[in-house]
Amino acid sequence: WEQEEDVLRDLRLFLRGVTESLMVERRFKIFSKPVDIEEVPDYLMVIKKPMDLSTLLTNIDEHKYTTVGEFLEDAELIWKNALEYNPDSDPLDRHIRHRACALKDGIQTFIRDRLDRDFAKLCEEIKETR
Ligand SMILES: CC(=O)c1nc(NC(=O)[C@H]2CNCCN2)sc1-c1cc(O)cc(O)c1
Repeated sequence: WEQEEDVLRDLRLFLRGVTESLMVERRFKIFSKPVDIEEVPDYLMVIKKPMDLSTLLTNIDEHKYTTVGEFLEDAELIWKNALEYNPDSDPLDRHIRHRACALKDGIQTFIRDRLDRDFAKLCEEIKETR
């Protein structure tokens, strides 16, 4: 019914808010677009499910997410992939791991501070009925 579509529209606005607040940060530039396979040719051999901030936005626009939890499953791939692909003591690996951890904390703090728990519950209930 109409009210459900209103709730899901508000969810999309909230999720775009999270994603865009991260995309504007220079230190997250490497997470803003799909990994460039020319730059890292072995990437797809290591990382099974690539993800990036622009793909999150596309998924939001395509109504892929009915709950914040579904969004977080994809958002977490961005920093988990970066930690997995950059395990070495190599200075570049460390640099990217620090940014991956900053991204993880940024997402979790934004959601903790801005997401209304009752609204999140409402989205979960809509998901159950679909
Ligand atoms: C996003 C990511 O996880 C990423 N990791 C990299 N790691 C390395 O190159 C490490 C791997 N260990 C050995 C030493 N090199 S490069 C890279 C990347 C950075 C960009 O600016 C754009 C892009 O498409 C990919």
